[in-house]
Amino acid sequence: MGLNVGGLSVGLGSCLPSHPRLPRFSFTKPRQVAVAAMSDDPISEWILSEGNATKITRISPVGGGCINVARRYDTDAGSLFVKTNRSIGQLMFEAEALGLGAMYETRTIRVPKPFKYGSLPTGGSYIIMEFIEFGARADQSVLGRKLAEMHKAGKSEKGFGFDVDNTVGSTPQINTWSSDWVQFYGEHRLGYQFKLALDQYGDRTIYERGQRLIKSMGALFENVVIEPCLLHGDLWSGNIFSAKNGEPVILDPACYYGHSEAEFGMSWCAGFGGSFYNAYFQVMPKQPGFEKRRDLYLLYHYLNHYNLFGSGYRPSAMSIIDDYLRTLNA
Ligand SMILES: Nc1ncnc2c1ncn2[C@@H]1O[C@H](COP(=O)(O)OP(=O)(O)OP(=O)(O)O)[C@@H](O)[C@H]1O
Repeated sequence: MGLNVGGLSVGLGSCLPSHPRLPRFSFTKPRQVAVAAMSDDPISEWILSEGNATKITRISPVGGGCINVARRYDTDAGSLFVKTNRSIGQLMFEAEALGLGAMYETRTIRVPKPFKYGSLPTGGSYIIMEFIEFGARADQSVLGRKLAEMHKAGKSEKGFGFDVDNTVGSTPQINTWSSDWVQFYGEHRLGYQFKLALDQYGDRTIYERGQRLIKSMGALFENVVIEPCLLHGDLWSGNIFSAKNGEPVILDPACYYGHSEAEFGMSWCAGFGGSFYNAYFQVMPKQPGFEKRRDLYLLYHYLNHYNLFGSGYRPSAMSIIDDYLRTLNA
């Protein structure tokens, strides 16, 4: 059927053996390797073998996403959630599976367990994961506590980064490992977005002021020890659900190991309230200088929105940069 890598199956047609960035985090040791010709329908084939079902009783569309086609597969062994994309190779779903898998393994906040990803024979790719029935909105304080528990449990021995690059929205997110957070955030987060704005809009002003900010932002991190911790990476209300029993569920991640505070970079689209932050900080105490770094982490996502959706987001990004340049005398 394919590779079973630490419980996560990788579909045939995957370029894993020669993959230059073979994931090394939790799914490092192939436990079983079998070889077969690529099936016409690798999704059903997996469900009816490794998925332990003997029949698929219903396939129904699931709405809500923009990038991929989502379906629910009901089987005699339970329900599965399947996303396909006819035009994108399997690397996107590989990154999603590894991110979900890393969060799942912390056994803290609920995320769907990823089962398999791979290529489709007609082009494109798919991912199969646990289907979760959603219910009413999650309690904010439980969300805050569970998220903090994930940050606390999700440690990295390799520093800041992730085993694969991924995407935030559809923008590439580079996750090359680094031992220095300020360097990582400056180069792979802010610097990447400044360069994108220069390349696609010719925005030399934001690029040049951005370079000045990157050079001077180290002062915002004085007297804090930054530990790499597992981040969802794109935590906004569209990726936060709750299961039928009320427990919060987070989906559609852009995971990497980074500074915990960077998780709040999408807070302007997340509706986190006081009870969320109080519960979060009881588990992950607020670090000195949190408030003065808050906008720095919003900036990455404002820049990403500017690059993805256009100039409406530029003023928010620009005013954060200018404020920092003023306060940092840069
Ligand atoms: N594991 C799951 N079980 C049940 N329903 C799910 C699951 N994952 C996602 N969904 C539902 O399917 C919808 C689409 O999923 P998702 O947001 O991952 O799609 P996408 O197209 O990859 O992402 P995007 O929102 O970035 O376009 C979600 O809004 C949610 O309602």
